[in-house]
Amino acid sequence: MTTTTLAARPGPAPAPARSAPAPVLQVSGVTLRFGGLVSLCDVDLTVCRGEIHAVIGPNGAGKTSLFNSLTGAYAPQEGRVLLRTDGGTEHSLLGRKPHHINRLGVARTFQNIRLFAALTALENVKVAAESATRSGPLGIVLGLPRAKAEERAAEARAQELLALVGLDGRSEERADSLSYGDQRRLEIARALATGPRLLLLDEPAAGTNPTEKRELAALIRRINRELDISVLLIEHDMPLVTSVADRVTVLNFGRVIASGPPSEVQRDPAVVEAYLGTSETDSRQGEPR
Ligand SMILES: Nc1ncnc2c1ncn2[C@@H]1O[C@H](COP(=O)(O)OP(=O)(O)OP(=O)(O)O)[C@@H](O)[C@H]1O
Repeated sequence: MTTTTLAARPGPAPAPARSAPAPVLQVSGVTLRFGGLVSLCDVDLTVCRGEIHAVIGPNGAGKTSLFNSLTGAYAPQEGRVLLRTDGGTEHSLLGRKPHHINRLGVARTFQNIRLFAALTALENVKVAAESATRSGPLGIVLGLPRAKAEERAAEARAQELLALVGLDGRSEERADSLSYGDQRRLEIARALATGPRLLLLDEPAAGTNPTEKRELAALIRRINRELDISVLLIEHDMPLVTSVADRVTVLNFGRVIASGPPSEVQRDPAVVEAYLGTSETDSRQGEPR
C-alpha cells in the first residue's frame, strides 16, 4: 500500500476549516397564547453574530409578537430564548423585564414610532445614552461628579449617532417636527444609544419614500458592518429585505413556514401560497411584499 504524506503534495496547504459564526440569539420552541388565540406556535429562529436576519409574513402572522416576546413585553408560555453576550455567556431572556434585556445588549425600534415628541432630536438620543451610563439619568439630574463626565460623554455619543443616521443638521429640532422617515432614523439612533449588540427593527421602512428606503438599507448595512451589531428586522418591503438580509424567516399564523437566504425563501411554495392567500401579494412584483 502506498501512502502519501501531506508534505509531499504540491500546491497550497488546505485552508483551515472556518468555524460557523456563533449564535447571538437562539429562539427555540416559543409558543405564545392569548386565551384561545395562538400568536406564536413552536417558533425556532437563530440570529448569528454579524448577521442581518429578516422576519417576514402576512399581517397578523406574529412578527411583532415575536419581537415583544424577545424584549420582555410579552411572556410566552413555552420555549426558550437565549442571548449570548460578547464573553460567550448565555442569558435566558424569558421572564426578564424589558430594561434588563436592554442592559444585556438588545435594543429595538417600534412599528408605531415612540419618540418623546416635545424633546429635540438630540435630547431623545441623549436620554437613551444616559440610561446606559452607570449613574443613569437620575445621577445626572442630581449633579453627581461622575455623572457630569458621563453626561458629556452621552451628549457626544448622541451627536455621533445623529450624524451616523444623517440627522446631524437636525439635532435641535423637535422630534414631532421631523418627517416620518427622519423620525424612523431618530428611533434607530435612540436604540443605538443604549449600546446594543443586537438591534431589532420593527418595520423601519413603513411610510418612507423610495429614496428614504435606499438610505435606510445603506444605514442598516453600516450599523451591521461598522458597529458590528447583529440585526433582526421585521419588514414588508421585499426589495429592502433582499438587499440587506443574509437570512429570512417567514411566519404565517404564528408558525415558521420557511427559513433561509432571501432568494430561496421567495421561491418557497409555502411562502408563495401564504402570500397568495392574503391581499398582500404585490401584483407589480409577483412576490411577497
Ligand atoms: N396583546 C395582545 N392581545 C391579544 N392578541 C394579540 C396581542 N398581541 C398580538 N395579538 C394577536 O396575535 C396575532 C399576531 O399579531 P402580531 O401583531 O404579532 O402580527 P404581525 O405579524 O406583527 O402583524 P402586522 O404585520 O400586521 O404588524 C394577531 O392575531 C394579533 O391579534
